[in-house]
Formats: sequence, structure tokens, C-alpha cells
Amino acid sequence: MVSPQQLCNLMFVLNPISGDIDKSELESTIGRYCRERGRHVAFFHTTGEQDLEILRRKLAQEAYHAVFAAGGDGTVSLVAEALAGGQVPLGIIPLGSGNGLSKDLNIPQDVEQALRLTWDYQVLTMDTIQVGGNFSAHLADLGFNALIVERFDKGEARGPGAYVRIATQEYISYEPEHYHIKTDSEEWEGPAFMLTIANANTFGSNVVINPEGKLNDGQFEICLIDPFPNAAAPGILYNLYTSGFNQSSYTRRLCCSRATITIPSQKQVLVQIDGEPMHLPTPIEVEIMPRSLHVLVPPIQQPTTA
Ligand SMILES: Nc1ncnc2c1ncn2[C@@H]1O[C@H](COP(=O)(O)OP(=O)(O)OP(=O)(O)O)[C@@H](O)[C@H]1O
Repeated sequence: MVSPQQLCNLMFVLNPISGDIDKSELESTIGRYCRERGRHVAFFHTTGEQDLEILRRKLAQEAYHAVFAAGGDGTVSLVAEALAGGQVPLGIIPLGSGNGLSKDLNIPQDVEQALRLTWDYQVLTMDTIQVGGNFSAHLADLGFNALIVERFDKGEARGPGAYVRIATQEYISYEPEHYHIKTDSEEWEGPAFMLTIANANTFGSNVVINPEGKLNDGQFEICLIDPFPNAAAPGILYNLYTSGFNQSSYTRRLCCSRATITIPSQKQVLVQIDGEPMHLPTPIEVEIMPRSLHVLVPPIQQPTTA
């Protein structure tokens, strides 16, 4: 593993559309910041088309000491997938709508503050997950939230207001699906409002779906919300926003390193993985990839001595 003073050759992967944020000054801000500190920087601008393949080719051509994702969770997941299994660490400059993984890693949400990670950092080696053969670093889910993410993705409107509007419309007619889950330690079958495959803890919306999950414990959690009556919705929402997932009588959690998820009535199912909706054939095989990704995180604050 490289030490702080050796992080000299950096690549920044910039997503021009993430978070609906103006990034016209971003490249010059990052370039100036890094050059003032003696760093060499290269930039890769995503297009939304074959970014993973092109990025992998670029990374194979030059030895970078770290690769930073400047975008939202989708951009972070793209760069993480390109780096997983190797020694080069991922850095994150949170510039998306939600920035869920960066929040779980205590990465500052301000660009200048996050850029400190180019010289002041520690390396966390975290697990990643394979969900039906697809890479996930953060959270994936089936059921209600996946439906909302897909509707949101197809729509024009952006921001938390649009998400809440779509969720309210869909909630009225939503029919929970029936799932069969077989993990390496238990089996569960029943209907669920939503089912989250969680490596991390918190959605970009600040909903804490998996408060006790650890990013480097060699396990993932399947967090289930049972179908619930309308009257229970405010209490469930309150618990989700206050790290109280386990306190609700409508939630359950399966902890495992491998699972098979079957939806008896469907051959294909909608899944959102790190914010990207996709349709996958069932059953879905889920497997942890222990300690497969190095990430730059802020150094642990040492207590000040008098
Ligand atoms: N130049 C581009 N034009 C259009 N779409 C792009 C471009 N570059 C990347 N994308 C798309 O951007 C999406 C990823 O966006 P990302 O998740 O980083 O931001 P976000 O959705 O605003 O934030 P968050 O996921 O944190 O809520 C992917 O679907 C990717 O295909």
C-alpha cells in the first residue's frame, strides 16, 4: 500500500451531469489544488456510454496512485468497479444528488475539504458485493425503492421533491412481492414491501436502512420491510431516519455472506444497484467479495492533549 507522500499521480473521473451541479470550474479547481501540492493530475469525463470499459483501458495504460470519483453514487460505483481487486485506492469527491457511500465513509461533502484526501488520509479496505453478477459497493434493493429509483431515472424532474412526489403516487397502488431467500445460515419466505442488500448503512436520502452494518466485516445484510398498514408508515419512516431500523415490528434483517433470492412469480425482477435501476433474471445470486476495494478516508482524529 502506498504511503501519503507517494500519492503523486492522480486520476479524477468527472461526471458532468451528476447532482445537477454546475461543474464548469471543477477541472481547473482540482488541477490548481493538486499542482500547488506537487501532484500530477489526469481527467476522465464520463459520457454515460461504455464508461467502465474505456476507464479500465485508461487505467491499464498508466500507473495512478489513486483514482478519484467526482460525482454521485453511480460514478463512485463505476470507479470502484474499475479498481476492485487491485491495489489502487478509490477517492471520492461527493458531487451527486445523494452521495450515500461518501456519507457512510465520513468523507466531507464540500469539494475543497474532500480534496484534502489527496494528501491527508488513511486507507480503508472494504468489502464489495456481487448482485446477480453486477458490482455493488453500497446498497442494492428490490421492491418499492427500486421502482421509485427507476421512475425517477426515467423522469425529467430532479431533487428530493421529485423523489417524494413519485413515491407518494406509487405507494397508493403498490403491491408487495413475495420473496424466497436462502442464505448460508437461514431461510426466509414471505411478502416484503422492499428488500435491501446492504454492504453499507445509509441511502443518499439519509434513510439508515442498515444501522449496524460494517463495510469490512466480510458479510452483508438483507434488510426487509414487511408490508404494513398505512397507519404504521409515519413510525417506520421515523425509525428509518433515526437509525431505529431494528426497533420496528415491520422490519427484519438477515446477516450472511451469500444468498439466493427467488421471486416465485417472476422470471425477471427490477433491482436498483448503487442508484442504477436494471432488470435481472431470477433467482438472484448475491455474494460478498471480502476486502476487495481500497478507499481513501479521512484520518482518525487523535484526541488533543492538554
Ligand atoms: N456525460 C453524461 N451524460 C449523461 N449521463 C451521464 C454522463 N456521464 C454519466 N452519466 C450517467 O450518470 C449516472 C450516474 O450519476 P451519479 O449517480 O454519479 O449522480 P447522481 O445520480 O446525481 O447522484 P447520486 O447517485 O448520489 O444520487 C449514470 O447513469 C451514468 O450513465
